[in-house]
Amino acid sequence: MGLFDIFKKKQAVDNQEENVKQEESEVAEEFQTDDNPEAEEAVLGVEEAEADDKSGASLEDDEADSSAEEDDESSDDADEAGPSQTRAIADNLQSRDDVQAEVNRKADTDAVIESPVDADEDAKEAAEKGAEKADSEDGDAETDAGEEAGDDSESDEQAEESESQVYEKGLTKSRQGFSARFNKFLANFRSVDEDFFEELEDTLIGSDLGFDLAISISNQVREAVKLENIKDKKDIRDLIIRLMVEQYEEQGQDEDQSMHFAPKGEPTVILFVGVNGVGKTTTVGKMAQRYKDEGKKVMMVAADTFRAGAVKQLQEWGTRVAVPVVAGAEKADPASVVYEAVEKAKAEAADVLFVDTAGRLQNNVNLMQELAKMNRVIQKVLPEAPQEVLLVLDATTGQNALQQAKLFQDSSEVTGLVLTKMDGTAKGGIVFAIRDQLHLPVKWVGFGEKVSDLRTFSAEDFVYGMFKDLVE
Ligand SMILES: Nc1nc2c(ncn2[C@@H]2O[C@H](COP(=O)(O)OP(=O)(O)OP(=O)(O)O)[C@@H](O)[C@H]2O)c(=O)[nH]1
Repeated sequence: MGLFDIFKKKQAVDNQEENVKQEESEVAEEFQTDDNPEAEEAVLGVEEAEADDKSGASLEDDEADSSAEEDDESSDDADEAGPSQTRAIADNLQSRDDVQAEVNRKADTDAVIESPVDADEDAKEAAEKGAEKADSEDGDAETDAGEEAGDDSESDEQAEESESQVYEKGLTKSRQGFSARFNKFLANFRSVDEDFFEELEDTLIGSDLGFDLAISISNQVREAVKLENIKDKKDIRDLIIRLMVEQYEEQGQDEDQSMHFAPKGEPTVILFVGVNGVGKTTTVGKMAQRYKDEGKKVMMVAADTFRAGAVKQLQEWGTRVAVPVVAGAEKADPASVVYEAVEKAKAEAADVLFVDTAGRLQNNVNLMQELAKMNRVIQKVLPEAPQEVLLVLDATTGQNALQQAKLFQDSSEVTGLVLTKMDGTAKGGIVFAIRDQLHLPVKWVGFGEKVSDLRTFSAEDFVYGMFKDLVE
């Protein structure tokens, strides 16, 4: 199933759930409102009658000494409450039954949404995905494919739901930003002419998709509109979103989003690179907690010996997540501190070592030299390391992030991206531009400052979080 089909399916489920919720609250409201005062009065009447009856019964113990008789009496009393009241009670009970029936009907509707056919399809798809993943990683001894694939397939419906919710919440700003631009563009729509395509390109560029991708989408829309003879505004809107999602999916076919690990018994080294303030240290701290929670023995090293506060900041994270931090003297050679940390990680049989590097915006040559030196010293101890070089990008910087990525891509073996501060940006479109221009997998996303705000990247949840309000 394609990404856009998954999108539509998610949307259908969401819409149904929304409808069910609304109907439920309407029914509940109806039930609570005073539209059957006779019934309420009757209930009150019966309650009073029962209370009277009970006190009467205690006075006349001799006459009413069996509970069966008491029951008879109270039902007689209910009859004495008058035929209209009895009818009202029956009505009231009937309306209670109606509510229950309504709730049951909705439960059935929910079950239909996750029909056995769909469930089968999903299971098949998950199995296929797992197989594909295993195939693509076959022969790569350093890849802990089972573990990562297991992470995905393990998630039950509840976990999946909450993951989607995290994305929906985290992408609120981006979704609103994109929707506002896109709806403005559609509001101006009169006919499919050259002005239309110009405005479409402007809208997509303004949403941070980048020039090349905007032109490419616009050209595809031009062809599809002609081919499918689309004129209606809604159809055009759906077409544009569909093409964006399809293009995004197609471009990501060869991207390997999984994290790679060293063979058992050897530490995995994960290097974090990126300019100042993008969120490297924060990401290291969050990820350390995550892997620790998975049962791994984690270690961190502060390789930023230039900025006075940097070491302290990582040490604070170390205390917070209870993970040891290796730190050198101020202004020490970062490579020597990293060497020391790798040796320690090996000696102490750590599973993962996170390397928090300095975030200076340097010229290409310096950067290349420093990272190359760091790699050399790591490989002296662990020839296969580092298993990952994660470039951290601040999503709020939009196209600037893309420029930084190009610089780092030229000067180091970046294996994947971490996009931080997605919660604070209206520029979520950068995810499309990154794939279009860099072909580097986004492996993680940050939706806030809390440890739990770091998530593995899910294209499905991302696409849905971005466009859910735009397609019917
Ligand atoms: N809202 C939000 N803030 C984040 C996120 N990730 C990091 N931050 C914040 O961004 C700021 C900078 O984060 P750092 O981790 O210090 O960045 P750094 O790349 O290590 O910076 P240098 O040490 O200067 O290189 C901090 O205030 C973090 O709390 C995120 O996903 N969302």
